[in-house]
Amino acid sequence: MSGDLAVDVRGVSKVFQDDKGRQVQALQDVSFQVRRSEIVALTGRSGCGKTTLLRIIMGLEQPSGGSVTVDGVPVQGCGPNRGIVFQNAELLPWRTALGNVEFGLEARGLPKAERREAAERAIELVGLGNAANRRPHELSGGMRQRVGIARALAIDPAVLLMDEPFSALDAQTREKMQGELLEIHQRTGKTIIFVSHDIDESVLLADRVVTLVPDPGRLHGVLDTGFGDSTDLDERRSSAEFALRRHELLQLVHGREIQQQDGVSI
Ligand SMILES: Nc1ncnc2c1ncn2[C@@H]1O[C@H](COP(=O)(O)OP(=O)(O)OP(=O)(O)O)[C@@H](O)[C@H]1O
Repeated sequence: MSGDLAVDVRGVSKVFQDDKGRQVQALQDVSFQVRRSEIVALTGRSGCGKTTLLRIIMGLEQPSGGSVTVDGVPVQGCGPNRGIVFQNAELLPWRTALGNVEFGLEARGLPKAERREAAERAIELVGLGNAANRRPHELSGGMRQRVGIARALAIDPAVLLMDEPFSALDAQTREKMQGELLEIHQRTGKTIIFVSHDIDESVLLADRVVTLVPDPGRLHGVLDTGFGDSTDLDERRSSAEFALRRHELLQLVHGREIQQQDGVSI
């Protein structure tokens, strides 16, 4: 995988101290790799360390042990090669959709004209060209989340990180956004790592699903979904692979072992 390697998570551990001074081992010796242009889901039961792991890859949290490299460069804090989308976009209410995307670029010291151009490109990419001048209160939940995605993409990161990006949306909007994410991926070829506790979403969208189990949070298995090039979600959902992978992922999430078709035990 080496030439092709985008993210290398190696032996990552994280110990937090809770309010009473007790140590909580959120992650223990987690290792996996992500290829360039791959979509990888991090899933598992509540408290297994999904968000902590994503925050460590982003550089928002320091690991207690181990390391993360992105394109061969060790992660030491946030950097422009990674963009992140949270569950709620947390937009500045006084700025327009376009203004919010531009805001993410201001810290990078780009000249105003370049900022505007990059923000417009990102807003078009997420299909919000017609709503660029609306303020957050004039946008639906799905549109606000699209602004959050545009804000992360505007800096043209190598890796897009997403923490439960669609879980606050109603079912229909979520489905639409899932399809749009695959379209954005096709158009940009970005490497995407997203956290989801939703088994169906993980299987539908990801090329591979990294499964964690809790107490302490550790890697249990990595499932290949194997949908190939089909990006049609309805087609994926009604395929025999989907039913099989969904079943396998449920087993993994519950800490059981499975055997994939190629005979590999995970
Ligand atoms: N800042 C913190 N201080 C202390 N403990 C923390 C902190 N952040 C996370 N933890 C603990 O680390 C463990 C992993 O938390 P994390 O939020 O990463 O799990 P998760 O899999 O994302 O959970 P969920 O699906 O419920 O969001 C949990 O036991 C949590 O209580």
